[in-house]
Amino acid sequence: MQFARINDVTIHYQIIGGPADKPVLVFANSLGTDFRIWRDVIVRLAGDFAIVLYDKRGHGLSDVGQMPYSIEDHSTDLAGLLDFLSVKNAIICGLSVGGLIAQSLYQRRPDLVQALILCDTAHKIGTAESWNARIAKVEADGIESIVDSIMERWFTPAFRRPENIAFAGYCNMLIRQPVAGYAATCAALRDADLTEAAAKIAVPTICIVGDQDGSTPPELVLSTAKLIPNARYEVIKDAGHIPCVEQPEALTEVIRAFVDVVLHGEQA
Ligand SMILES: O=C(O)CC1=CCC(=O)O1
Repeated sequence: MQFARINDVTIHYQIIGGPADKPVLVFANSLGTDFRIWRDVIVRLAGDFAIVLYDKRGHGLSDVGQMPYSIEDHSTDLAGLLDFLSVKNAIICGLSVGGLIAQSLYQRRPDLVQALILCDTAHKIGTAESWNARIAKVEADGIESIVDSIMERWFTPAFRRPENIAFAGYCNMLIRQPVAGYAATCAALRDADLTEAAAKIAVPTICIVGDQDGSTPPELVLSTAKLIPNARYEVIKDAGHIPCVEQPEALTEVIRAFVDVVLHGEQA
């Protein structure tokens, strides 16, 4: 296991493959998850890339740290981690709040970002009312009290079968996040609006969404893609909000094709 002290927070991260001569792919995960959600994607990419995974503050094995949080706090952590690792000019793949962190990282530290893979995310996610209601619920009754409604957003009915052991595992992952870190990240989501910043993105960008995403549905992700100059847009079939878990093969193909164009240009 690898840990770094970044902005007074212990951050859990992992590097797979040396950053020496390979393009660097950085993965930022979503609310209520840790970096294990990327496993089935990275096993398909490892070898061709240096891969950086990390648990954002308040999640996984990283510290909760000082509250409140903003999206800028999260992106400052990611910038600090990449500086610590001497990574520059990476391809940043962010899922949901991880996609907001990726956009914010580009806004604040464009030297760190070669391209953006924005997965099931948007320039703005949810409303103040919906985030405040969620914060109040988890602070009063724990994350268990929202697990069923969140799973309906994360996964399709086909994945949510009771006999699917992976479904049970991802329920555990959500429930085991610290309430304080979860609620603070909900507040950061509530306060984040990257609409103006999206129009200024000037690196290759792809927006990807599961066709049954219940949190950032295809129409929302498409509206973000339309804000970002020259952004591509792809839909993953038979996936909810977390295609890296539900459709890792299809998602990896889209990522690989996009990264090929970023690194080598359009094929004739
Ligand atoms: O929990 C959800 O509703 C899904 C989600 C929204 C932002 C994020 O990171 O995950």
